[in-house]
Amino acid sequence: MKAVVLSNVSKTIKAREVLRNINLELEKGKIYGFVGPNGSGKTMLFRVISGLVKPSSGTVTVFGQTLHQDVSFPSDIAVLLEKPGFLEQYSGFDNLHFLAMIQNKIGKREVEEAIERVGLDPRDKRPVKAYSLGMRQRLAIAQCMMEKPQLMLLDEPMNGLDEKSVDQVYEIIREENERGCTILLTSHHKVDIESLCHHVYSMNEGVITGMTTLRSK
Ligand SMILES: Nc1ncnc2c1ncn2[C@@H]1O[C@H](COP(=O)(O)OP(=O)(O)OP(=O)(O)O)[C@@H](O)[C@H]1O
Repeated sequence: MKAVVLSNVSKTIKAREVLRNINLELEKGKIYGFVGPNGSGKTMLFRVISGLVKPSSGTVTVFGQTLHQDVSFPSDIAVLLEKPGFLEQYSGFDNLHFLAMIQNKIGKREVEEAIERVGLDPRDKRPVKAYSLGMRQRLAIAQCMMEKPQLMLLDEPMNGLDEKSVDQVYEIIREENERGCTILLTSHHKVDIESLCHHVYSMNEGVITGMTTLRSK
């Protein structure tokens, strides 16, 4: 079974086709990069795969389940989109613990471990509104991996991170992939894509214009 299959997916917003006839078959356990200029449709593609946006035509299947048909949202998926939203007046731990309690899949210890893994302190009582952009981004990455999903969609995960944090996030992405997680990521930095991805898709004006294989293992 493939991780993600898109068949003839198009999305029209206000009479503009922002995704045009996308066909994709993504294997389980690989890291895929998506590159392209601003506005080429990378974020929209991730929204469609995560079930947040319904395509105007075509089908999206994640781990064998067709979205908006078999299920509303894919299961076992974590998504990092631009500008992660948190409860601003609560601490990082409280935010993630709250989300974990809703899902009821993991406990306090796993939340603490995820926060430590991204280099934040689970005992830090400061509210998220006092966090820097990089701290927010790290918290969002902790949120993505805390429930050990089978598929992660990371839109610009290195956004706002300093050099040391970028290395930490590279390491986390590689470790998550080694435990079998399929990862899709976008980045405007060639080095991120080249360091991490097995395959890279190029997008332009809502179309996939090419695919390059960087490594097979
Ligand atoms: N809610 C919306 N309403 C109207 N147009 C939208 C909406 N969301 C996205 N678009 C348009 O869809 C196109 C694709 O946008 P998208 O955010 O997917 O690009 P991107 O490749 O992620 O760009 P970037 O590199 O800047 O993140 C753009 O032309 C954008 O203006």
